[in-house]
Amino acid sequence: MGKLIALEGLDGAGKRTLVDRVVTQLRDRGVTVAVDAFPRYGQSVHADLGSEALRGRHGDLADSVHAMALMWALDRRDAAARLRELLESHDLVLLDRYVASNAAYGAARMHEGGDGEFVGWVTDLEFGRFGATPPELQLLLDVPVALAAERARSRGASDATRELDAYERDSDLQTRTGAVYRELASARWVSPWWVLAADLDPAALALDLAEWM
Ligand SMILES: Nc1ncnc2c1ncn2[C@@H]1O[C@H](COP(=O)(O)OP(=O)(O)O)[C@@H](O)[C@H]1O
Ligand SMILES: Cc1cn([C@H]2C[C@H](O)[C@@H](COP(=O)(O)OP(=O)(O)O)O2)c(=O)[nH]c1=O
Repeated sequence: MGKLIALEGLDGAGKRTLVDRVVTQLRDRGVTVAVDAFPRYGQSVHADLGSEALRGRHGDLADSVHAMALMWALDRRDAAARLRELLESHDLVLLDRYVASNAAYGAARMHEGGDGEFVGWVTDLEFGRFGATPPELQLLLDVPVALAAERARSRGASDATRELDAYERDSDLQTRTGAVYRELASARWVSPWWVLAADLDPAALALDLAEWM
């Protein structure tokens, strides 16, 4: 049975880039790694509805913190069986965002902390009611808000499919989300967390992960 690892962080932190680099390094070392990313746009109607709502569609859907979190949670619920299959056939399954994204962004939208009601609601919903597989390790790519925002902005300018959505345009929300992520990490929410710096060397992370396994 493989190990489930989730990479978390702000929009534009560099999660996707880091996943690509670390996976290459791990595969070079002979580790079998499967990669997936949430939201699963184009594969899950719930993910697509959430993304469209963040771009102004579906009336007041995006105004509801709980309705948006439910969309992302239903996406993960639909993916649960496939995730279990991947864990059976790989040493590692590395996810670009998982349940902690829902906890951090939702709590930040509610102006709550990592020990607040919203995080409890997400925990019960996703790990309790929906039976999501808990990650064995969570990685927080802890990049300063301004740097993440700049990266998200320049990516949006060069790629029309990555134009900034409502969460990405809200720098106060990003700041609060970063604070909740750090609280979740220091409280070891669900599993141990490693906090990674912006200038982290992907090869060094791959080495640490190979040793951790
Ligand atoms: N370590 C890095 N140094 C410089 N630019 C980076 C780095 N990591 C990512 N980027 C750039 O920043 C932007 C956002 O990165 P991305 O991996 O898409 O972030 P995320 O998946 O966290 O939203 C991309 O344009 C990417 O090329
Ligand atoms: C997966 C997930 C994402 N989010 C948020 C984080 C992002 O701001 C937003 C969209 O996810 P993101 O991964 O940033 O997608 P995009 O490719 O459109 O940039 O949704 C949650 O609030 N909960 C979740 O469970």
